[in-house]
Amino acid sequence: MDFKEKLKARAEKEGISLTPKQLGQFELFYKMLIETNKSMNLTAITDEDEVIEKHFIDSLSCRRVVDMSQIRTCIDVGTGAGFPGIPLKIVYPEIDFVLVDSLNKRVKFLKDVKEALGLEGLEALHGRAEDLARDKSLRAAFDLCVSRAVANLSVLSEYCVPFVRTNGYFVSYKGKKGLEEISNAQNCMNVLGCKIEKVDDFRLEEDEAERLLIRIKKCKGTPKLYPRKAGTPSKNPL
Ligand SMILES: C[S@@+](CC[C@H](N)C(=O)[O-])C[C@H]1O[C@@H](n2cnc3c(N)ncnc32)[C@H](O)[C@@H]1O
Repeated sequence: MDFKEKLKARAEKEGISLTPKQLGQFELFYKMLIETNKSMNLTAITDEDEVIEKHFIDSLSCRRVVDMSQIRTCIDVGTGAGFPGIPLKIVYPEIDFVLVDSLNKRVKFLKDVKEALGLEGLEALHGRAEDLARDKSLRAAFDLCVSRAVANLSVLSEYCVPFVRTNGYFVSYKGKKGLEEISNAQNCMNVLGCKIEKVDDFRLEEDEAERLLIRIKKCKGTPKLYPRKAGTPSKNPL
C-alpha cells in the first residue's frame, strides 16, 4: 500500500473519512517533514508507518474528548513541527487555527507548510506562550487550546488556559505520567479558575504506549497576573 492508501485505511478505523484533497495534504506534509528534517531537527520519528500513527493519528485523538463540530477557533501551544495543529487543521478546515512556537525556524517551516498545503485560516506565530497570552487579540480568544509534549501539566496550564475563552477547553496530550501530573495540579486549577473535567486513557492500535487526554474546562476569566513572565512558570510551577 502506498502512503495515501495506508493513511486512508488507518483513519477509517478511527471513524475518520479523509477526502482525496486531505490525503494529498497529509502526503505533502509528510514529504516536507522528512525533507526539512535532514537540515533541521523537527522530529525523531521518520518511518512512514510511525509518522502516520504517532504523529498524524495521535494528533487527531482530541476528538475523543471534544465535539470538534462546536469549535470555531483553536490554538496549538508549543506546536514544534505542527503537532497536533497541522493534522487537526487538515481534517477540520473550517476551524481557524493559530500555531505557536518559541523556535523561529520551526515557525518558518510551518509557514512553508501552510503555503504548500493551501491552508486558509491558519497562522503560525513565533513567541513564548507567556508573552503571547498577554496580546489582546489572543487572550481569551479561543474555543479550544491543544498542546502535546511541551511541559508538565501545571506549567502547561499556566501557558494555555489564558488563551481560552470562559467555558472553552484546554486539551493536554499526555503519556502515562499524566496521572501523576493531574494529582499535582489541583492548586494550579484553582488559581487559574479551571477544572479537570475528563480524562481519557487509551492506546493507539499500532502503538503500545499508554496515552492520556486531559480535558480542562475554563470556568472563569484568568486573573491578570497569569501567565507570569517568561520562564517563571517552569521555574516555579503553581
Ligand atoms: C518536544 S516539542 C513538542 C512539539 C509538538 N507539540 C509535538 O508534540 O511534536 C516542544 C515544543 O514546545 C516549544 N516550546 C517550549 N516552551 C515553549 C513556550 N513557553 N512557548 C512556546 N513554545 C514553547 C519548543 O520550542 C518545542 O518546539
